[in-house]
Amino acid sequence: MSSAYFQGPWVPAADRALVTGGSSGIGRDIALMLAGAGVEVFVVGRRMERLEAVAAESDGSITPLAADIRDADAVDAAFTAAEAEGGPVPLLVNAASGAFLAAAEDISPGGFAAVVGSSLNGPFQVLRRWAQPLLGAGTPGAAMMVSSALAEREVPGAAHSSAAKAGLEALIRSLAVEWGPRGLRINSLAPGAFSTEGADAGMWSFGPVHDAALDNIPLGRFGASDELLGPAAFLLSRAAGYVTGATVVVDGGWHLSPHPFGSVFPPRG
Ligand SMILES: CCCCC/C=C/C(=O)SCCNC(=O)CCNC(=O)[C@H](O)C(C)(C)COP(=O)(O)OP(=O)(O)OC[C@H]1O[C@@H](n2cnc3c(N)ncnc32)[C@H](O)[C@@H]1OP(=O)(O)O
Ligand SMILES: NC(=O)C1=CN([C@@H]2O[C@H](COP(=O)(O)OP(=O)(O)OC[C@H]3O[C@@H](n4cnc5c(N)ncnc54)[C@H](OP(=O)(O)O)[C@@H]3O)[C@@H](O)[C@H]2O)C=CC1
Repeated sequence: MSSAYFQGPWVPAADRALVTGGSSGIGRDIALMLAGAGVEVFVVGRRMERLEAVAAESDGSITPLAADIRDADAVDAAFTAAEAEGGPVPLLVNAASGAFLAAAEDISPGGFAAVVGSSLNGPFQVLRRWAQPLLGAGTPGAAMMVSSALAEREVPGAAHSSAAKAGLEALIRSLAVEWGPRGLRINSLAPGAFSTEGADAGMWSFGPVHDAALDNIPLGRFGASDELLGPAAFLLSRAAGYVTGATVVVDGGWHLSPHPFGSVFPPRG
């Protein structure tokens, strides 16, 4: 991934980063972008072999660390390993999250907990563990949590994910207020529809879901991965030094769409 995303004032805000969800899709692209800009990157996910594959794409600057972000002990172990040589890690990206599409009445307690666990509870444990040593040392840092356009644009089948991502955005605003005075910036990036391995498998490969999404996107198309990287680079750069508690929505306008029935309108008159 090119370091061209980081130029001029858009230099990374620090030289070490931990990226959860760094083995696939959006997290992988961001991890490779940071590594390409000279940042030492730790990638976290549940499956080690997939993390190792991403690490192998770098020049040795990406280190794989396996953990399920819903497991606070595993999150602690991953940060402890990342901090072993260079101390607290100043940059955090949380892209890890999981969701499936299901009618609300069919989401079991376990299914709701699995999605909220990976999209809200787990990200809080990641943020808390990331911040503790930085706050203790008085070292500045910046976190970018990957949210979703679903935080403010509800769609059928995603009640658990919408609720969790809306909670995540509320959480980052609270933490921005609590930790800002102590040198930490916390923002979120909210993607709309992007073709990735996980999202394609879970939703976009189903024709009616794909077409309903397209109907609701004012720009009329899915996003390309490099259209997320620029906004991500900004939030993780010195250029964003006065930005905290913000959500940058990158969704082709989906969150504005007023079309609950797709593009079908009643006839005039
Ligand atoms: C505007 C933008 C729209 C697009 C929004 C996109 C959002 C995204 O998040 S895209 C990223 C997609 N990537 C992934 O989702 C990959 C990771 N996914 C997962 O890990 C799983 O989907 C997970 C969230 C369910 C978590 O996995 P895990 O904990 O391993 O899950 P289990 O198999 O143990 O199941 C737990 C629980 O959930 C129920 N369940 C799982 N899948 C479904 C399903 N398709 N439908 C209904 N219920 C499901 C499963 O039955 C378990 O429940 P209980 O049996 O009651 O315990
Ligand atoms: N693609 C899209 O259209 C959209 C995506 N998003 C958000 O973007 C982010 C990335 O999604 P995307 O790249 O599409 O998805 P992918 O499924 O392609 O990637 C998900 C990554 O997260 C890891 N992961 C998932 N659950 C956990 C967990 N519990 N603990 C640790 N790691 C985990 C996966 O690795 P492993 O499975 O090995 O753990 C993988 O590296 C998510 O937060 C998602 O909600 C939001 C809106 C739209």
